[in-house]
Amino acid sequence: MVDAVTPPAAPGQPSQPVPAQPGQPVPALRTWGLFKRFGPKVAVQQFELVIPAGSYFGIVGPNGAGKTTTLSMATGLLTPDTGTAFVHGVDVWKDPHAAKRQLGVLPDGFRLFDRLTGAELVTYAGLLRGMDPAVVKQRTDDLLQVLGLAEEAGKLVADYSAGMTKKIGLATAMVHAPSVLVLDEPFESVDPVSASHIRGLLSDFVANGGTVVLSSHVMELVERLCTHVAVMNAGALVASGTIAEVGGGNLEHRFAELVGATEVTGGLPWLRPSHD
Ligand SMILES: Nc1ncnc2c1ncn2[C@@H]1O[C@H](COP(=O)(O)OP(=O)(O)OP(=O)(O)O)[C@@H](O)[C@H]1O
Repeated sequence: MVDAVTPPAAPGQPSQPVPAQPGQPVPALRTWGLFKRFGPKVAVQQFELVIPAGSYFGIVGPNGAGKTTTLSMATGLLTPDTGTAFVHGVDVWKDPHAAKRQLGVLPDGFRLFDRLTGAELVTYAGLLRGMDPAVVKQRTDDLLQVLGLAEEAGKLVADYSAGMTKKIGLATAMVHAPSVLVLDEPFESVDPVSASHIRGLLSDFVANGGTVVLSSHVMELVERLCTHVAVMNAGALVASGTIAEVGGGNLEHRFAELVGATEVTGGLPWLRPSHD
């Protein structure tokens, strides 16, 4: 079920990318031989994935599986040791400007310019993309409204809550209307009403030809929203395909099987309330 887009290669050695076949659709995002080591720790190894255009693609994996490292390398935020990624056929590392024009990215734990207000930050993101100031103003207003941040537009991002920070990050990723949105845990810390609005925005985006790639720990959400899913474990891709192909009707159960989760049965004998 793993997408075999390249021949296998030794760890750390990139295989050769297979040229696009004539008549085959160009994927929205394709990673090729991504490999990253932090000191002795191999965080991502030989990561090969094809994300079809127009898909709603979930990436799941246990803590430390390498999701953030992979998405960072695939979007031009973290230099891979080897390998690269292509956005609609454009090499992210060889032609970053062209690739990034098509990308909207919500990184995990990335520092925003938090001495700006929410409205200023989204405006700044739009102007940085060379957009018309009047269009930026209109889109900033729209995004702040739909994300429930209109009343907080004039507040410094440094003073935002975790959920508000996530939402303003989303707004900066969307303001230039990219064709591929790559979102690292977009629903984390977000309240249910805002989450519902974000789901609406993303579904509408995909229905109109956009591609969403998101990482999440919530299997039920991935199963409900996404068309495709990839499962990572210990830096490697262990399965990828449609939700039905990978999940077989119960993604959470399948996930536990794929990552070799062991069942935890008991508690800790010392974890008891003290009564003194
Ligand atoms: N800057 C760094 N320096 C050293 N090790 C790192 C660094 N970034 C990530 N790692 C390590 O690489 C591995 C993969 O981390 P990564 O953040 O990509 O995982 P993840 O799947 O996104 O985890 P989570 O679900 O907990 O967010 C982990 O073992 C992590 O400790």
